Parts: sequence; structure tokens; C-alpha cells
Amino acid sequence: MESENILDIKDLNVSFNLPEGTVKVLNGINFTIRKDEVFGIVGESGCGKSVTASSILQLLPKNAQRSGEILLHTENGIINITSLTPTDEKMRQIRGNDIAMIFQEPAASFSPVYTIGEQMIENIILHKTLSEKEAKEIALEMIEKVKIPDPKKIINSYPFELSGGMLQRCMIALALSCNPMILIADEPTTALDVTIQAQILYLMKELQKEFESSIIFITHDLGVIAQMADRVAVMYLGKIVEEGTVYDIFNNPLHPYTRALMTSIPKVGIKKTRLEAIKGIVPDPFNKPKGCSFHNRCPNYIAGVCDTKEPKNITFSKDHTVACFLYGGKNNE
Ligand SMILES: Nc1ncnc2c1ncn2[C@@H]1O[C@H](COP(=O)(O)OP(=O)(O)OP(=O)(O)O)[C@@H](O)[C@H]1O
Repeated sequence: MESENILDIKDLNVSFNLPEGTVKVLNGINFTIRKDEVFGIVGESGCGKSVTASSILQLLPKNAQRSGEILLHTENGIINITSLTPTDEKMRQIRGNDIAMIFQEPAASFSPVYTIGEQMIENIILHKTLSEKEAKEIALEMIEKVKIPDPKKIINSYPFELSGGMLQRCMIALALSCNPMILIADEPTTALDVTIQAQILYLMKELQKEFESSIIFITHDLGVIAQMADRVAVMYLGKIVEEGTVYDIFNNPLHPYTRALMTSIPKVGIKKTRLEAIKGIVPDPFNKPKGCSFHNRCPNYIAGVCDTKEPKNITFSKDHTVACFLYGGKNNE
């Protein structure tokens, strides 16, 4: 049985107007989030992961231009997020209530001048018609769910009194306190040390099952994707170059970029290298190469093809798509 779609991103394009000109950073992004799944988005720094997340929540800066559709499937019908303005009341309700976000730096996500409890209660009251007492009960319950001892003490603490790992747990508690359909997690563990990272990932997976919410998990780390995701989109320079189940991506990576990412996963006992291990650097979005934007770093580059036209997205097998001239034969000409 097909699972239910809850978010459709259709032909999303984002450009920024800068003094030097307009730069296009998302180039026809398409993907769907299904109910109860973790959808991973992976790619090197600058490929457009965070801009994709900001587009979904209408948090793009003023110098951004966007086209395409973002459709949220709710109990009361489909909402076209792109038809709302960022300050629209409906958009404010969607943010936090239907779609919540957790960021890389938990310390920057909380205000330093209010207690954790005050911030959680304010968020709950903003989205639910509840009294302060009821909201406080939910806040305490959520802090318990993220497994921090002594919730009553935590609720009265200021962010500076907590460690990075504890704060990220509080951020997860805050994000889940309104039971959102979708949680966007943008590199949620990058700022934490390795042991704490593993604990937070485990907790997120546990809570995702309990809350039956879907997660869009953004990371540059394929190891984290293997642990967390059900399906994966691999992004390169503003495009999804391959999408598949986590099994497809790890057992049968098709795109030369995905394969290169695989070889850059750190091995046990070998000093951790980041994705920069791939030959060459990501081109500046102002100077994108003609044709396939990966061709100048690609070991399988076909001269006269890859440097002249953009590859189409080819369906390789159910749920597994790739945009590369190595696949699709005549369909990709
Ligand atoms: N406000 C902005 N103005 C101009 N360009 C921007 C702005 N925000 C992002 N960009 C550019 O958009 C592109 C995509 O950035 P984005 O932050 O989405 O990448 P990312 O994949 O999330 O990278 P990272 O892993 O480093 O966070 C980059 O080239 C970035 O420089």
C-alpha cells in the first residue's frame, strides 16, 4: 500500500538578488514527504539544503525570489504554502503547529533572557487554545519525553545554565510540543560532540515513531543519513541529482556524485574527513558549469554530452530516480 503524502515540493526555484547580480541557488527541486517517514537531504556545504528548508517555512530573506509550489496536506485539505505571505496568520500557525524546525545551534534558537519553560509555554499558547497551567503541564511532559532528569528544575532554567546536548533536547521538546506533522531538522547534531550526537539521533528516531510525525533531516553526513533516513535526496548545486530509499542509495548508488560521497564516509579508525574529500570544489553558483553541474568533478564525464546539456531525471526503479547521462539511454538525449 502506498503511504500518504503530506508535503509536495514542486519545481521549487530560488534566486537571491545581490549587488553583483542574481544568483540561482535552487534549480527545479521536486520531492514528496510521506506520513511517518524520515526523509534525508544530503549534500556538500552550499548545495541548497537550508534554503530548501527555509522555503518550506517561508523564512527566506527579503532578497530571495521563489517560484514553484509547496503543498501541505492537512486534515482540512491542501494548503498551498507558496500562496501565503511570510507574515500571513495562517503561515504563522503552520510554523510550529504543522511544521516545526530544529536548528544546528540550540543556543541560538532560544532567547537568553527567558527560561526554557517560559519559551515553551509561549510557543504552546501561540498554537493551542490552552491556559498557562495546561501549557506548563505539556511543557513538563515534553521535557520528560526527551529524557532530561528533573523537568521541574529545567523548566525554570535559563539556556546558559544547560549544556549543548541538554539544550538540543529542550529544542526537540519545544518543536514537538504542538505535535507537528513535519519536523525539519537542519544539521541538529553537528554542533554536539560525538557521544551526545548519537544519543540525540536515537532520541529523535524514538520520538518520531511515538509522535508519528515525519522528519526532513538535513545533513552533510551520509553516516547520519544511514542511521536516520527512510528515503534520501542527494543534492548538488541546487538540484536533486539522485533520490531513493536508504537501501537504494547505499546499496546501489547511481550518480557519480552519490558514489563519491560514499567514498568520503569516514571509516572506523581513520581520521574523519568531511565531504570535501571529493575531487575539486563545488563551483560558485554564479559560475555554474554548462550542462551537468557536476561534470567538471565527475570521473565518468562524457565529453560533448555532459558539458553541453542538463541531464533529465530518470526513474531507475520504483522510488529510485537519478539525473545523469549514464542512465536513461534515448530518454535522456
Ligand atoms: N541570504 C542569502 N543571500 C545570498 N546567497 C545566499 C543566502 N543564503 C544562502 N545563500 C547561498 O545559497 C546557496 C545555498 O545555501 P544553503 O545554506 O542552502 O546551503 P547548505 O547546503 O545548507 O549548506 P551548509 O551545509 O553549509 O549549511 C549557497 O551558495 C549560499 O551561499
